[in-house]
Amino acid sequence: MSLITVNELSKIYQVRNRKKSQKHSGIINSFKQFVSLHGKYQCITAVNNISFTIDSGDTVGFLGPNGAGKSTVVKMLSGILVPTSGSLEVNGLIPHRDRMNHALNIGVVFGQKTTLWWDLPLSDSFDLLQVIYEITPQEYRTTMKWLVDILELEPILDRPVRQLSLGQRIRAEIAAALLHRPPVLFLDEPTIGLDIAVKQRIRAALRELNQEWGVTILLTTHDLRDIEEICQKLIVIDKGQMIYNGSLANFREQFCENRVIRVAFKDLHSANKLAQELPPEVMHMEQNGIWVSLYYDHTKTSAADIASHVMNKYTLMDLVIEEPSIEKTVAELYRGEVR
Ligand SMILES: Nc1ncnc2c1ncn2[C@@H]1O[C@H](COP(=O)(O)OP(=O)(O)OP(=O)(O)O)[C@@H](O)[C@H]1O
Repeated sequence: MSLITVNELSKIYQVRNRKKSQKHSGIINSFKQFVSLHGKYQCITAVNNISFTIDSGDTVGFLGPNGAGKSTVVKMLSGILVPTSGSLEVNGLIPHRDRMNHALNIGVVFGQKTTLWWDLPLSDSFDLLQVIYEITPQEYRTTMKWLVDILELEPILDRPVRQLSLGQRIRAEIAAALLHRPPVLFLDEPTIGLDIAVKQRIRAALRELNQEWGVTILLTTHDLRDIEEICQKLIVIDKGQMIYNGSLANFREQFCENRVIRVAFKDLHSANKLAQELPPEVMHMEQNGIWVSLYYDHTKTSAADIASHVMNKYTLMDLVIEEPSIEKTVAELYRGEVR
């Protein structure tokens, strides 16, 4: 059975139209606008009739260009926003109707906001959350030990949150979101602004949390490496509408036709020679010294065929078959070039 069910969900924001007055400014202008524009609204359809399900233990990447409606969906799933129409259920609860119980079901991490107490040492923030969520002392000790271990929090437990670096704070936020052991974790751009080493630590921790603890993860991000390294499933929305919902493997298979084999030759002469007599199935190549990258369409030939073609003619130092990156295809999808 699905842990999350979203059915024909829509969200329309109503915003006041604001006209610029040439004659007035400041408080007078604001007052005039308040009086004259009362009742004049513009409707923004942020989410338009989307449906999907997420099973327990899934890791789902939630993608879309800026303004696509991702945060709006996450806020509805978190119970912060009420849908305009359609229905949604998380672990048997309707988020906005049963906010208290729903809060026990979910952990939420917004990369750009903090839920921790700024001036308190981190361990005091966790102690407060223990009281708020009514976690028993034994459960709290076990969970804390586990989270401190996975997220490497030991050296920062005594530090006030305001003194933490962004990477340390995000690791602390993830721990805070999971302290009450919810089955679902929503993460909205958790790696924004982080350096590559910190990103990798956070990705490894999230993988471990999913595999060891079975936490279901819904992750929105603009960093496609997050998706490639954490998620098995992918949902892509654009202008509030669903444009892809399926496995990451299927996404690669269906849309990422170009694959690449990288070969290293013994000498530059051989590398240059290959450049002049490419196997016919190779669409294009890039050369960097003795390393040559051969791009091919996997629907027309296989890695084995290209590799044997090259190895029959040359002595190779190394050969690497790479997973296709989804970055190029996702950009094409955003531009409407593939559907
Ligand atoms: N509180 C709000 N009031 C009015 N319009 C809003 C509000 N929040 C979001 N919107 C609009 O709804 C649309 C979807 O915004 P949303 O923040 O959900 O997109 P997003 O996919 O999360 O974008 P990003 O990747 O840039 O964070 C946008 O057009 C945005 O301007």
